[in-house]
Amino acid sequence: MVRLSDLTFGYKNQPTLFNGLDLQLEAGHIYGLLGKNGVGKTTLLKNMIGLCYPTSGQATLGGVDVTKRRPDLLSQVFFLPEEPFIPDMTAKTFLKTISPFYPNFDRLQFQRYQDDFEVPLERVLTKLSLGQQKKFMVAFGLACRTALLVMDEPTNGLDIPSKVQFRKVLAAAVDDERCVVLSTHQVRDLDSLIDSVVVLHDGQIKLHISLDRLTERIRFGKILGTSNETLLYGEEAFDGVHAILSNPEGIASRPDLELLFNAVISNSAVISDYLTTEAKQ
Ligand SMILES: Nc1ncnc2c1ncn2[C@@H]1O[C@H](COP(=O)(O)OP(=O)(O)OP(=O)(O)O)[C@@H](O)[C@H]1O
Repeated sequence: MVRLSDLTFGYKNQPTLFNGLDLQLEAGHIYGLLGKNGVGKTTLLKNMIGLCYPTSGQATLGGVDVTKRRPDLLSQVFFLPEEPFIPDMTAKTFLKTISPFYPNFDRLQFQRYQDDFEVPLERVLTKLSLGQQKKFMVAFGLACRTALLVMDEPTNGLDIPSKVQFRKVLAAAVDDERCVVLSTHQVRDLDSLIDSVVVLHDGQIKLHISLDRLTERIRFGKILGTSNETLLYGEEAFDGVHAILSNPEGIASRPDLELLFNAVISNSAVISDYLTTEAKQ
């Protein structure tokens, strides 16, 4: 669905952020785009949806160049920025004004999300708390039922119950027709939600893998289980070494995305090479 081909981009008078970057994302998945502060996650999302134009290379959505900004294409994309623009109008007026731009907008579903998030619809949006504004926009974005849903740091500003609620509604909203991309530097927030992880570092995609494949290839654990396992990365903690190990025996483990992220950004070659080599066998 989303394809970035040989994409190079840098802001005017700034160093190049991406250099010949390739990435392909498909419908039916929730991708977690992970990267350190300032690495370019937001900028990459903007390139994906035609809000930034690549210096060279191409970004396409369903085969169409996104920089053309065709209205029929834009009606299939919803982008929720980290700090969304909140107009000075009631939620009801917002719905009446903005939802017609999204042909698949589902009013009933929106109502259900609103009930879950408990955001009052009669009040002027700018008078709501930041968390309530965010929840309103998340509910709206989900109800638009666009083929591509892109959310930048969606859990920022949400309290703990709302984060749980967010994971619940998003998991239920995704189907085979939709591609969801979430960016975060708070890896643990999206831990149980995403099914594929994309790590952006040093202007390149250092890792792009489904969690199923990841846990087939490597095991997350505290100690070496068998002598066949190799330690790929480890971090000392108060309760022992948290480790990423080779997984020759295919033992299931819960992925620790924070550990994986640290491993990839500290020495991406070890993890990526291992995963790539294994995948080829
Ligand atoms: N409009 C702009 N003009 C010039 N430079 C920009 C602009 N927007 C972002 N940048 C710079 O581009 C780099 C990447 O910014 P970006 O917001 O994409 O990173 P990020 O990974 O999303 O960061 P964070 O996790 O802190 O939100 C930063 O150095 C930032 O200062």
